[in-house]
Amino acid sequence: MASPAPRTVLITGCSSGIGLAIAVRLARDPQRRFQVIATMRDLRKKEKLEEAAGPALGRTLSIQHLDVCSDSSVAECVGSIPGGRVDVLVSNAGVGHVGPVESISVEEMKHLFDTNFFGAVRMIKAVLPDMKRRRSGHIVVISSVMGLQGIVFNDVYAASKFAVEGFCESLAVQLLQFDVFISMVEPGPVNTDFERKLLEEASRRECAGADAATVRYFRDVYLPASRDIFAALGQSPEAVAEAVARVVGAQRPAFRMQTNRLYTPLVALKYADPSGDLSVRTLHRLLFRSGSLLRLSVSALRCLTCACCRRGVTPA
Ligand SMILES: NC(=O)C1=CN([C@@H]2O[C@H](COP(=O)(O)OP(=O)(O)OC[C@H]3O[C@@H](n4cnc5c(N)ncnc54)[C@H](OP(=O)(O)O)[C@@H]3O)[C@@H](O)[C@H]2O)C=CC1
Ligand SMILES: CC1=C(/C=C/C(C)=C/C=C/C(C)=C/C=O)C(C)(C)CCC1
Repeated sequence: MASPAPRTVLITGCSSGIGLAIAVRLARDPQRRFQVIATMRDLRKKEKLEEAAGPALGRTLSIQHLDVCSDSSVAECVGSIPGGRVDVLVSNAGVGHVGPVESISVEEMKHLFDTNFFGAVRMIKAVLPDMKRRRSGHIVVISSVMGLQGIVFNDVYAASKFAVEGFCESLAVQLLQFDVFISMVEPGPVNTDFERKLLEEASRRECAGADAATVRYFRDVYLPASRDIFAALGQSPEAVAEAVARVVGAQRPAFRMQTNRLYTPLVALKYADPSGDLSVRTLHRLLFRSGSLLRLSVSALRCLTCACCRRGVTPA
């Protein structure tokens, strides 16, 4: 039987990290199932993607400009696609933010929401009418474990991902009526430029407006522990891209999918205790009661999913 025509995949934020890895993974798909439109807001950064794409460049991968914060940029990019037909949207573009809320202006918070939440909304609004008309389509949003459970000093970033989760959770029910799927991919820590940008910004920020104790907790307790977590639990962008390829290739794509098995036990705490106290107290103890406990629990988390103790331990 002739293989079906490749599906058009539009991806945002492909200049680095997870977006770049997804674009390459789908464009170099062994079963050649996808025609990838990899977009970025600054085409001067396209070299990294061009190199990683290799022979797929110009064949199953093209690179276009798209800034998810600009309505005209979104309209121009989607409008330039033949027939405006996007079979799969991967809304990946996003920025992080860490620090005491007292030292982050509301303006900065709005800018983060404009990218992380409204950026995804602009993309979904741009592709949804045609998907509904064709009664076919798949919207994949790169959310985060922080769209499920907040993490100290990531208050606004988590809020922007919670907003994405609430938006998609509401939309999913209606879209079933149109045979349009929506999937949220929720990575835990991933080793990309994301963390470096966070740490650079954190070291630049003098935390003006925050009291001395809060700044100490942020700089001397949280930042070192966060580095430990990235080092111990960080996934590769390629591993996330593989998970995205699986969800895009599924007949009946899951609505949610966490990608970092080492991190899922931490999110599970929230579902274990509806009062929320278990999560808050456990995260607090992990961070403030003793760093060694964190390192210990991180190695325990690693152990949960490694072969050495597979016997009888089946993590969530
Ligand atoms: N790294 C992690 O630990 C995790 C990341 N995530 C999410 O994964 C996604 C990708 O992040 P990651 O690859 O790690 O980080 P990177 O910083 O490597 O990539 C972020 C990408 O988003 C792009 N971007 C930012 N703003 C815009 C905009 N206005 N329009 C278009 N593109 C934009 C960046 O472009 P530019 O190069 O121009 O800045 C870059 O290509 C984000 O949504 C993030 O929230 C989720 C869970 C974990
Ligand atoms: C788990 C955990 C911590 C840090 C978690 C981090 C840093 C998660 C980062 C997730 C990311 C980067 C998601 C991006 O979308 C602490 C607070 C250090 C100690 C308590 C346990």
